[in-house]
Amino acid sequence: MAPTRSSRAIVISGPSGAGKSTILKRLFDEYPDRFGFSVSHTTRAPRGAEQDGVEYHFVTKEQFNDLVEKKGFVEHATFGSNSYGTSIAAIEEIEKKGRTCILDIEMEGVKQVANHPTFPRPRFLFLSPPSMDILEKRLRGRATDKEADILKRLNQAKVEMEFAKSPEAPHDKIVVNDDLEKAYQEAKAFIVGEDA
Ligand SMILES: Nc1ncnc2c1ncn2[C@@H]1O[C@H](COP(=O)(O)OP(=O)(O)OP(=O)(O)O)[C@@H](O)[C@H]1O
Repeated sequence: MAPTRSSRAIVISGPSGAGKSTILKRLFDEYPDRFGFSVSHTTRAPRGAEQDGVEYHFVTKEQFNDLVEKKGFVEHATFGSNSYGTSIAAIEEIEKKGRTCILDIEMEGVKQVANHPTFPRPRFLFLSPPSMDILEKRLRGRATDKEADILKRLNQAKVEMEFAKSPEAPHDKIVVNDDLEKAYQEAKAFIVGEDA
């Protein structure tokens, strides 16, 4: 039987604090069998009870670089001495289960995915805060970050917002997360489409 819905991956991006996790949590709760997150690769060592293939695919730097060379990552980045990446194979794992893969990634990753030479273009959703003032209030209200982190996130948010307005941005849809219910319904309509 032909699949009744598109399994094309969905990329959700937007500044830290825009509400991506909040909206995705609701979506996964409403559609428990429909979506999945891919398991990323990392060169960092497992922590505590972390298991290979569950939290991450734990690989050596050589294995990681090999996959980079083969264009096996749709996006990858290095933070400090550790590299992280989303592989095409990991996305396909989700698709094999008949689920749509959701990628929650930051701006540089979005650019890489959009410019990947072989990966089929996913659909891009950008979640925007209503204003920088409100974003700042939400980041402070979340109370998970230190002051220095909040300032870093706000600075990066300006860069992300500028990018979203630029012609280079690949976004197919921008949802402004002012009223959460409204933003959720708009994001859902884009992600789930006509089957909503
Ligand atoms: N529409 C909204 N109105 C008020 N508060 C909101 C709204 N949407 C999200 N929030 C709150 O804003 C904070 C940031 O949201 P969330 O953690 O989902 O952002 P995020 O985009 O996933 O951030 P990060 O990229 O850092 O993970 C949370 O405390 C959340 O409860």
